This record gives sequence, structure tokens and C-alpha cells, in this order.
Amino acid sequence: MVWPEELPPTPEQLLENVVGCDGLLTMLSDRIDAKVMDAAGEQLRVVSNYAVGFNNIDLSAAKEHGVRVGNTPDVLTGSTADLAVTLLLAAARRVEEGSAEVREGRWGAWKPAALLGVEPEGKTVGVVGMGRIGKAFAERMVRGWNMRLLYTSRSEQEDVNESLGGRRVELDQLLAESDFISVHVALTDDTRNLLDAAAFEKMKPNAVLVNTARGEVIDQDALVEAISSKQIFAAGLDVTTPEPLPPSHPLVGLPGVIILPHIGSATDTSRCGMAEIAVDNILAGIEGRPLRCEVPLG
Ligand SMILES: NC(=O)C1=CN([C@@H]2O[C@H](COP(=O)(O)OP(=O)(O)OC[C@H]3O[C@@H](n4cnc5c(N)ncnc54)[C@H](OP(=O)(O)O)[C@@H]3O)[C@@H](O)[C@H]2O)C=CC1
Ligand SMILES: O=CC(=O)O
Repeated sequence: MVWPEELPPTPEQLLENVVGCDGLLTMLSDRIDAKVMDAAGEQLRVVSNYAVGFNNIDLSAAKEHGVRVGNTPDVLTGSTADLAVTLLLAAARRVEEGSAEVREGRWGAWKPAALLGVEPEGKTVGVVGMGRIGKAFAERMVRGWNMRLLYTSRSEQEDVNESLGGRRVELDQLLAESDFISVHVALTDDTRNLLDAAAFEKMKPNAVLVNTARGEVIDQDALVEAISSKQIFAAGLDVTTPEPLPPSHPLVGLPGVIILPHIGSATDTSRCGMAEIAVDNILAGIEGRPLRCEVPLG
């Protein structure tokens, strides 16, 4: 079956509708855990996520149930890196505040000190998580704006060091020295709330923070405080927790914060590429062939 509604199924609806399925083609909003796999039944062979991130799927449960997991890497790397650059520039140049002034008729006159922003040229960019998207973002910032590059990664990235002059450092050093920080780590138990109140204290007052990874990597209460108290300059977010973020949330409309509705991969090219891989993955899983993009279950 194809879920017919505009909104994703609730957990209860998911449990009811997976019964008897051989494969599931899922989205980030679908939490696929042991309960769902039990409800589906023993014939369930594959969960094909229409996303590169797979934090919505319980990989240990998949292993226990003999269910393979697919995702959609690479085809969305460039589009998501582009969106991180877009958010960085939009936050740095206060695009949201300026646009609101025009829309709401509050634009008085050109003033020398109105809506002053910060510039990336020649400054330091810190990339938290040097995976595929982290690298594509770093390339854009180093080549486009001649930036000094710091990054965190569990392993040294020799190609990044050589081609982009990057330096792998501890998170604390990255936070203290970066003018622009972009988050690209996968969401795991190790990275949840990685950027908390203590992390914001280490950042520069002119720092611009971008997150296109997952909302849960940032402690949002701490972010509200850091922006409100001018501990950092601005933030650009494509991801939040929860999604959608209710309009009453303190981050919404907070000057210095721009929020997008999780559109990192939202281009024709990326979404079609993701669809092709996700369909290949589910068919291969059902037919017992190797998946085009398989998530290792450890
Ligand atoms: N906003 C959007 O629409 C989109 C968001 N995303 C998000 O971006 C993320 C990155 O995608 P992509 O670059 O393709 O993925 P990659 O797998 O290439 O990169 C993931 C990064 O996360 C790091 N990481 C993984 N596990 C841990 C851990 N336990 N502790 C610390 N670091 C860890 C990896 O570090 P290491 O190098 O040390 O292994 C790597 O740098 C996705 O997981 C997804 O959440 C992706 C696409 C679109
Ligand atoms: O957030 C999107 C993804 O593909 O992961």
C-alpha cells in the first residue's frame, strides 16, 4: 500500500498498516523500531529510508529481526551543502530580519548602521562532522571565501587536510576559534545535544551557527539563551526538534535566527535521485539481492 494521507502516519497507524509487508519505504518521520518490525511480521525483509540519515530506524532491532536497511547517500550531498551555505549567508547578513522589515512596512530609510552583518571572507569556518556533506560544505567555503578550515571527525581526513588545508581539532578548539560553525554529524547517542550551554559559552560573540544535520544535535533551549543574550551572533537552522516546530516556540521569530522547514535535499535532482535509490533498495531487499546503498548494521 501507499500511505494516502498528506500527514505521515501516527505510530498507531504505522503499527496497523505494516502488518504483512515484505518491505517498508519510509521517511524521517516514521519511527521504525522493534514494535513496528514485530507488527510487520517475519516476512519483513527490508526498510528503505527515503533519506541519507537513518536515526529514525533502530538498527539493533533491524539486525535482530534480520531486516536490511537502505538509505540514499551522495545524490543529496551538493544540494544540502548548498543549503548550509545559503543559511550561513542569510544568517550572517540578517536576511530574515531585513525581509520582515520590508514585508511589514517597517523599512524607514537607508541608514549606515542598519542591519549590519558579518562577512565570511578570510575568516575561520568550523565543520562539525567531516562526512560527505561536511566536505562538500567545506569545499564551498574554502574555495569560495578563502576561509581557514577547522573540523572535528573521529578520524583524520587526509584528503581534506591536503586539498582544503583543513585541520582536525577537538570540538572545544573549533568552538573557540571559529567565526562560522556548521553541523554535519549524524544523530546518534554520542552526538545528541553535542552543542549545549557549555558549548555556546565557548563560542565567539560574532559566531554564526548553521545546522542542516538534525535538530537534536543542538540543545535548543541553550540556543535560545545564546542568541537572546548575544552570546553568539546568529543561527541558521534547516532542522529542529520537533519538526514542524510550533510557531509559538521561542526560536520562531527570534531576531538573529532563520529557520527553514527541513529542505536540505529539496531540489528536483536530489529528490529524484533519492527516489530511484529508495525504490532500488526496497526491490532488491524484497528479492534478496544486494541493496544499492545499504546501512551496515554492525
Ligand atoms: N537537512 C537535510 O535535509 C539533510 C540532512 N542530512 C543530515 O546530514 C547528516 C550527514 O549526512 P552525510 O554527510 O551524507 O553523512 P556521512 O555519513 O557522510 O557523515 C556523517 C558524519 O557524522 C559523523 N558521525 C557518525 N556517527 C558519529 C558518532 N557516533 N559520533 C561522532 N560523529 C559521528 C561521521 O563522523 P566520522 O567521519 O568520524 O565517522 C561523519 O562525519 C545525515 O546523517 C543527516 O542527518 C542529510 C541530508 C539532508
Ligand atoms: O534529512 C534528510 C536526510 O536525507 O537525511
